[in-house]
Amino acid sequence: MLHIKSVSCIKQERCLFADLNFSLKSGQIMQLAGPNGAGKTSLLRIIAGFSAPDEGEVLYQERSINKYYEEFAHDLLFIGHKTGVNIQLSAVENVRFWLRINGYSNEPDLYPILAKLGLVGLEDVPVRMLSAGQQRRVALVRLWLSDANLWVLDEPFTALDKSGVAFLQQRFTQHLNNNGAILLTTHQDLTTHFSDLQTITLEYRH
Ligand SMILES: Nc1ncnc2c1ncn2[C@@H]1O[C@H](COP(=O)(O)OP(=O)(O)OP(=O)(O)O)[C@@H](O)[C@H]1O
Repeated sequence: MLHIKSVSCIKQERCLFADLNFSLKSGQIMQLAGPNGAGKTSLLRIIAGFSAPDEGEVLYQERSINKYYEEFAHDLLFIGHKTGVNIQLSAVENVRFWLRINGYSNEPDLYPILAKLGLVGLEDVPVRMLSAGQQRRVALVRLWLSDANLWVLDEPFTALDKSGVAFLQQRFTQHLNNNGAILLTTHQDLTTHFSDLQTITLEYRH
């Protein structure tokens, strides 16, 4: 599904990684590990097509993501370390906005979905009035709505409590069973056993 071919990245004259090669198949989950500043977010941003590698290329379904970005973007769900949630809007307004800009014309009933994520009674208050973990849950609602096959998630467990972490991993299992693929960074170990988990560790290079 996804091929990282000889990818290198230099930031502020420091080579974060060079000649990186790996691939991710349908139904697979991959954890990107490494210390702060190793380059995990930089790599995810390259894979999502938000920045260009200094060398190498990213292929999705055997095609360069740069040449076929529109198709690739349609099949990608990226949730960054910053949640991307507008804190002035409510949870429902945020989700509606996200659905609209991503071209989803049918709006499902959002209240049961938000309820699943523990946001009952908080659906219509501005997100700035929610806790950090609740704000993260609003961002993660996209994982229940998107039909993208490839999920790229930067620190998705940040601020979540134990039940939130477990619930999110249940969702990962469903996605993998539906032949989706997941690439994520996390500083904590996954608590669910994924039979096909791969780990790539980026070392801090000086
Ligand atoms: N836009 C940028 N401009 C210049 N340097 C950057 C930029 N983004 C990141 N860097 C540098 O690249 C290095 C790697 O940052 P990155 O965010 O990819 O690391 P990370 O492994 O995700 O770290 P963390 O675990 O702390 O999230 C850091 O030294 C950072 O200062």
